[in-house]
Order: sequence, then C-alpha cells, then structure tokens
Amino acid sequence: MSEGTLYDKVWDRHTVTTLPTGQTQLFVGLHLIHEVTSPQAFGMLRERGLDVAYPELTHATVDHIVPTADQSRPYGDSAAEEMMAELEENVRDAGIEFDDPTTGDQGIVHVIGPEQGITQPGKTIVCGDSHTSTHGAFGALAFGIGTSQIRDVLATGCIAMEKQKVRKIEVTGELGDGVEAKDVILEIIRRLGTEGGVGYVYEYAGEAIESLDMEGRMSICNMSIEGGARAGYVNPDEKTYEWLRNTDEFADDPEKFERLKPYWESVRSDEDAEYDDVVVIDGNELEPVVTWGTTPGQGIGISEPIPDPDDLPKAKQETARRAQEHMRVSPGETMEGYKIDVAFLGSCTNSRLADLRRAAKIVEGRQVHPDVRAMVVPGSQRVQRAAEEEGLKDIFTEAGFDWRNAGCSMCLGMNEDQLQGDEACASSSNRNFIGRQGSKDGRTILMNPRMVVAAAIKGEVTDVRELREVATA
Ligand SMILES: CC(C)[C@H](C(=O)O)[C@@H](O)C(=O)O
Ligand code: SF4
Repeated sequence: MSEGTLYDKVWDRHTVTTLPTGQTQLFVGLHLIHEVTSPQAFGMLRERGLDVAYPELTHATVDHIVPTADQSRPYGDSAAEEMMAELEENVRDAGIEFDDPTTGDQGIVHVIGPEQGITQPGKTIVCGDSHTSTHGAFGALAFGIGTSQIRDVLATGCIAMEKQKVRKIEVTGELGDGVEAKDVILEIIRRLGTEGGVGYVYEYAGEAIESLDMEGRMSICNMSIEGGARAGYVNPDEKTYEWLRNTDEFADDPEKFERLKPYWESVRSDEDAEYDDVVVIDGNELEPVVTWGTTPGQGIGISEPIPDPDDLPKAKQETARRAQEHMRVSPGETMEGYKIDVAFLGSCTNSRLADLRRAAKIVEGRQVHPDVRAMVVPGSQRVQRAAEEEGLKDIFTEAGFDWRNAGCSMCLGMNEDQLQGDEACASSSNRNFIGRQGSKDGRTILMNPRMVVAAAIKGEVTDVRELREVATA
C-alpha cells in the first residue's frame, strides 16, 4: 500500500497527536539555533521557569553577526558582541552544543548541519531561520520557524503545525554547460512566482535534480522559501548516503549508519504517491539566470531581454516598474554588460566547497576587474580550511579577491560587510530585496557562483560560458 510522499511519511512518523486547534503536534528531531532569533525565545523560557527539554537535539552556531575579518573578542560592534555573549550564556546554561569560532566548526547554520551529518533523511529539522529548507536536500523535513515556535521547541521538543500540500517539481533532462542548481531554482521561482509555493512543500525530482551533487540540491532547497514554499526536499539516494557516510556522525560509527539507512530508504516518496500538483520543467532548455529586479522571482536567462512591465500580469506590473527604476534597467535590454561594483561569493545558498571549487576554475589565471571589490566568504570554517588546503584561497587572493572568515556576511549585511551607496553587487546569495545588503540604494543581482566570479573579472554581468571558452581554448 502506498504511504505517499516523503512529506507524508516523515509527518506521520513524527506526529504526537492532533491538537484541539486542528494542528498536528510534531516531534522535532533537530533544533538548530543561531544568535539572531534565539535570545527572545530563551527569555520567554526563563520567564516561565522552564528548562530546555532536549538539549541533546539542539545545536547552536553563530553566523549572522560574526565579523568576517577581525574576530577577536570583544567584537568591534557592541551589538554583535552582546548577541554573541547572550547566545554563549544561553547555550552554556542549557548544555547545548555550540560551534563558536574557536571550535573550528563554526559556520552558517545551513552549512554546518549537513557537513557534520546531523542533517539526515527523514528527520524533522527546525530553525528560527527562513532558509532552513536547505536541509531538505537530504530528505529531511525542514522548515523555518518564528520566535514563539522556537520557544515551544526549546520547552517541549515539539511544534504545532498545519499540514501543507505537496507540489512535485520535476526537472527533466540534463543541464547545459555553465548551468547550475542555482539557475534551476531561480527559473522555478521566476515561473511559479515568489508566492507560488504558499500552502505547499516542494518535492524536487527528475533527472536533472538527481544528477546534482548534494551541494547543488542544497542550493535548490535553500531557496524554496523564496518561492513561497514552506519547505523543499529531494528524496534521499546513494549520493545522500555517501555524503552522510563520510560525516562526523557516521565515519567512526559504520554500524550506526547501517542501522539508520533502512529508515532513510523507507521515507522516500513511493512511486505511486499522489501529489496535489505537478510541474515539469525541461532542464535542457535552461541557461544561466540572473535577476533584473528586486525579488528573486524577477529573473531572466542571461541572453533574454528584460521584460516590459506592461507585458506582465496586472498584479506584477507596478512592482516590476519600481524594481526597474531601482535597478536602473530598461525593458528590451539584457543584463549582460550591467556594470557591477562588488562581487560577493558566499551565503548559505552557494558557499560550500563545491561552489568555491567551480568558481576557482574560472578565476584561475585571471584578475578581478580594477573597479570591483570582490570577496569570498566560505560558508563554514571547515569549508574555509579545506579550500585553503587545496589551494583555492591562493587562486582567489592572487586574482584580487578578499578571502574572509565564515559567516553570513554580505548576504544581509548584519556585520561590517555591506554595500555602500548605490553600489551594484553580483551575488551568489538568495535575496535581492531593496536594502538587503546593507544600503538602501544598493543593487543586488542574484546569480550562480561562477557567474559571480565572471562578473568580478569583467566588471559587469557576463555570460560565464564565454569566459570558459577562453579558459579552455
Ligand atoms: C536573520 C534571520 C531571521 C533571517 C531569516 O530568517 O532568513 C536571515 O537569515 C535572512 O536570510 O534574512
Ligand atoms: S547566509 Fe543569508 S540567507 Fe543564509 S542564513 Fe545567513 S543571512 Fe540568511
């Protein structure tokens, strides 16, 4: 008998009860916390005299406010220092494992979970952060939660939730040269809209998704929320298990791996599972996608013209007009040749070793354009070390990139890494909202990591496929 989708199965296996509100009480397998959204929740717990129910299922890191240059304490920014100190106190009192920068394991919350192997198929994972959907790449059911829910999870290990519908997004075929996971998700959001996923969880499937490495799958799941979906996931397969086999959790404990694997396999969506909606996208047709506007849904293929707001559905016209004014672009132009001032390679979407490796191949033997300030911010200290060991840091720094310490950095500019004035930034992050990178006049163009470094080298938005040809000629 079909038990349904991965979503149905993980949901059922974590259901404690149905609450009087009609919501489901779900048990949480992993609660990730960071410095920005947890302090208030810990405060609420203290007010009620409650303890953290499952410190062993809770894991903390510091990412948003952490400086990426000088990390000596106290931090130069007193607000950042205060947040850090508060997190330190909270985790110490509760006995929660904390990957602070002295451990060598610190990093963006959505990078460290998978790399340590605590992100696993069939787990329910929550975090007070909208990009928690990233962990769905492993077949986990992972979603961002708000402050009062963080409190609930800290106090009870459970969360009250409404069940969502499931939309299967099948990406068929093979991605072309220079086209990456990031382009797939930007294309999905462009087609379905930033609100298109409201009420849904996205299951990403199809040949093009299956052939992605785990890093690529994470980039896609990461941006589910930008498409309005509460969560996104990929069914676990051999690639997933292979990744996990090599993590801290399992490398020294192969028995544990063998014990858990049947469960992981059992949560895969059944062949005959029913979906509330199915969307099919032809992966063969895609090209690198860049945004022209101020939402992640305002994207186009690098060779395509920027749309005329008048040609868009009525509801989208006004925001498109305002976005074009802010970005100073006109309908009919392509984004190719758009001048940039800053290049940011980082964020929980694209700052893993595989991302840096691909980008370094483009950078090798080239120089950052003299008018561009370019930075690479590894997603975690482990990524940073590995990249340094294999010589990627040297490739980037010799080309003129600034090599930083791990953190969220210029993805949202909660530390010193910010755009100035109306600077335009080629960014491998996930949000291009006005003001997102620290300056209200700043302009963000989202793209894949190789496109970011191509833009850094040329000083303008560039089709990386042209640069690659030069490189291999
Ligand atoms: C600070 C945090 C609450 C926020 C989020 O939830 O996503 C941040 O990570 C972001 O990307 O905007
Ligand atoms: S890297 Fe950006 S998107 Fe990811 S958690 Fe940090 S601020 Fe949020």
